[in-house]
Amino acid sequence: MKCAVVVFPGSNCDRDMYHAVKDELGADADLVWYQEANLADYDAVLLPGGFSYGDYLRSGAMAATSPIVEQIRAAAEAGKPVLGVCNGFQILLESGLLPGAMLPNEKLKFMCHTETLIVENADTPFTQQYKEKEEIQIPIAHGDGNYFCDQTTLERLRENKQVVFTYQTNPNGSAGDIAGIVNERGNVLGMMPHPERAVDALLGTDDGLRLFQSILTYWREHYAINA
Ligand SMILES: NC(=O)CC[C@H](N)C(=O)O
Repeated sequence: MKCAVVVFPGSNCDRDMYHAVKDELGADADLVWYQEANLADYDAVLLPGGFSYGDYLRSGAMAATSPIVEQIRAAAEAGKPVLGVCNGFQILLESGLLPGAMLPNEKLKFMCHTETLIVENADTPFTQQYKEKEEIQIPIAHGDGNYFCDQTTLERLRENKQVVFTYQTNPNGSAGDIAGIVNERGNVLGMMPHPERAVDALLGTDDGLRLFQSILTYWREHYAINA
């Protein structure tokens, strides 16, 4: 499995994402500059966290107008796993690949600490290595992590099992305690917490590693010929 870690001006979690998949997971990975990437060459697309375009206008809003988004959309339509973490999630929302929007945290403060998440759906390409309702420890680090959607969308997300992670204790005011959602097809995941910062016990938790292992297992089961 070959992963593209897409780097935008202002990304700052790209190397952590690369380290997680390359060194901890043992998959092939490239850091690809958003203006030069050819995502057709990759099996999975990873959008890392950070402050693309300095969070001007709204977090993720400017990156969402970049031509690379059409390639990300094509990867999603081809059924490839697409993961957006934090600013990557914000870009997926701003580009309409996932429903809803991100507001500033309820307390208007940047928050950076580890949260307990509940795995609400363990039957996605990103979560099959977890158990349903399992509690996992994953760090957050964001100023705009207050997920918003209207009531109809929230009900639809719940009915379709598109809510993948919730916070045990809601840190930012997110609707429905949502920490991460998938698209209807299930192959595009956006989440505010950072699994790439939780891939080794030395970091305080390795609960994020199974998310990447899940992607690899999914890819092997669906796409690999000899794996
Ligand atoms: N770690 C991140 O990706 C930060 C995301 C974002 N720009 C925010 O602070 O809301």
